[in-house]
Amino acid sequence: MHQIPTTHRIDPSTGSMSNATGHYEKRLKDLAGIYGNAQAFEHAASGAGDRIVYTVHEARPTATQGDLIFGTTFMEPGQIGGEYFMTRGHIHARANRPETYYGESGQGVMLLETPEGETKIMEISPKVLIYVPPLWIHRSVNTGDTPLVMSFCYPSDSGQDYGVIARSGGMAKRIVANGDDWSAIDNTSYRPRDADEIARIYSTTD
Ligand SMILES: O=P(O)(O)OC[C@H]1O[C@H](O)[C@H](O)[C@@H](O)[C@@H]1O
Ligand SMILES: [Fe+2]
Repeated sequence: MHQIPTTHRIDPSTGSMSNATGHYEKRLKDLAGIYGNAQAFEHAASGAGDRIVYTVHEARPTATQGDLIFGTTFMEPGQIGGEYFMTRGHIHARANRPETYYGESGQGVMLLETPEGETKIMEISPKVLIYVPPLWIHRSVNTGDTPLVMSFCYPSDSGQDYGVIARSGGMAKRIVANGDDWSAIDNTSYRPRDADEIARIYSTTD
């Protein structure tokens, strides 16, 4: 009847987590369409499409509503046409489910966007915890020159909707290299969500 409590040791440098129940890798060739410079992406992917960009280790104790999914993301440093390596990004399929991220090693930013198109950009580094409230689209970006490792936790019934970013032509901002620092620029392909799309997102909440 009761589940058994578990302990998980996280290695801040590799993102490995003991007693994980699964892991997956995203390779350059899996990430077509997320970068502004399609030609730079094709060039990089044709040479090194199998290169792993990020690895997720996770534990999913049960799928029961009210349970949690937690784990780590390890993301390599790199750029495509001046734009930093990043996750695909998503809103939760049940869009009012929140998430936390905790910096383990490296430097990065969380790029956050509401359905209506407001942007927030939060820096993450070791010992910094970021709370992603319900209804925010989220993507992590490695702005450093070392791996970015973060641990995360979110409700087990959240799910991920990746199409929300594709349908708007990406997120409103892109995180690009600017000398030794990062900066946010407008994504010229971005199309703000219309009222139907916004209503669809809100209709997933309960
Ligand atoms: O799912 P992506 O947008 O590719 O991001 C990869 C992963 O990043 C974080 O670790 C999140 O907590 C995961 O839920 C997410 O799946
Ligand atoms: Fe998420």
